[in-house]
Amino acid sequence: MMIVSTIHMRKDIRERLTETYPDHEFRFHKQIESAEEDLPKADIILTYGMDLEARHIESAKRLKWINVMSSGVDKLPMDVIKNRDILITNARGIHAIQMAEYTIAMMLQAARQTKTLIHQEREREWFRKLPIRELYGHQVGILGTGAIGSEIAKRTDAFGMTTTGFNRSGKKPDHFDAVHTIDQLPERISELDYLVAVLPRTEETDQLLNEALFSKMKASAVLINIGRGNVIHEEDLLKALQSNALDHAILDVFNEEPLPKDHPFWFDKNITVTPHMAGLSPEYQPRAVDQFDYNMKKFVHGDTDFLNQIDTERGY
Ligand SMILES: NC(=O)C1=CN([C@@H]2O[C@H](COP(=O)(O)OP(=O)(O)OC[C@H]3O[C@@H](n4cnc5c(N)ncnc54)[C@H](O)[C@@H]3O)[C@@H](O)[C@H]2O)C=CC1
Ligand SMILES: O=C(O)C(=O)COP(=O)(O)O
Repeated sequence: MMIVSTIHMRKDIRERLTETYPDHEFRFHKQIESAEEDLPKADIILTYGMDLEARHIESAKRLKWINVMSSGVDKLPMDVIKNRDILITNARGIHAIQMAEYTIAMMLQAARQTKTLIHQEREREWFRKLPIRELYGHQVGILGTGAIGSEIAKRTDAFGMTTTGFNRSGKKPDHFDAVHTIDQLPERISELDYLVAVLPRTEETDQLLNEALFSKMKASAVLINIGRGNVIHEEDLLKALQSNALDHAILDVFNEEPLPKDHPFWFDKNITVTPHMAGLSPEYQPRAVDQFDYNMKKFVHGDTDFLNQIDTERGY
């Protein structure tokens, strides 16, 4: 089989793949452009899923499997894929640890006033009366109780926080104190000190967090969005922060990325912007290849119970 990788892969990872599968031909490219000639012969494509267009799928006539080495599959040309018998798997799970560590780091940053302290230190200012808080005993709501949401809950639980999840079914995974269906968020949002959104981009999640909800939040609440930018109504968030409807927003994902240099989010002191990096880690590619290995063994044996198979209708 020919496996075409359109991912800038580390040398050790490339070596690991070729050594593990000597009977299959790997073609390593750094992005899709240089891979175009190989696509008609590709049985499997390894991709981050950001740059694969309908025309690439159409030219890959033999394609049987797209292994997406990120969690979001919202940029895939699903309409073309749906009409073909192509397996799609994603890398759900490989980001969970680093995303959970990011979330805790950001919650602590907000609670311990780290941004202000860094500024004070730069100015050599000795000022102690900062509005310091604890995480302990506070309420955190997590929108999305999947791989990442659950890993966050494990940590907020360890910090002595009350952890409430929101998802589509209301089913409670481990580590959550309670889980509600997402339609209960309007009734519950006023209880939360921290609200963490870790949702996929779907029609249902579009602009889910808007004025109607921001107006119900605690004035001291901190919002963290690490899922997808579409979940937040950006103008409503700016207005809500300007009118002190909530205290701070920490955002890793945006409607437009990179966030344009003149975007108002950069200038609002109550917003912390990070460049879609919550999921980065040196363990990213090794973990992604562990999952590929697991599925590849199934694929060559004709098994069908794959890890992280994407439902093309549902879109995640
Ligand atoms: N900032 C970053 O670097 C990264 C962002 N992500 C984003 O985070 C998302 C979640 O990742 P995982 O936890 O790995 O995915 P997952 O598939 O394990 O979990 C998704 C969760 O969202 C819930 N959900 C889906 N639609 C919903 C709706 N309309 N209302 C309420 N809940 C809903 C599901 O029930 C599930 O609990 C990804 O789809 C991706 O977009 C993922 C990795 C890195
Ligand atoms: O996996 C995802 O959905 C992400 O958002 C992660 O992005 P990255 O692969 O870290 O550039």
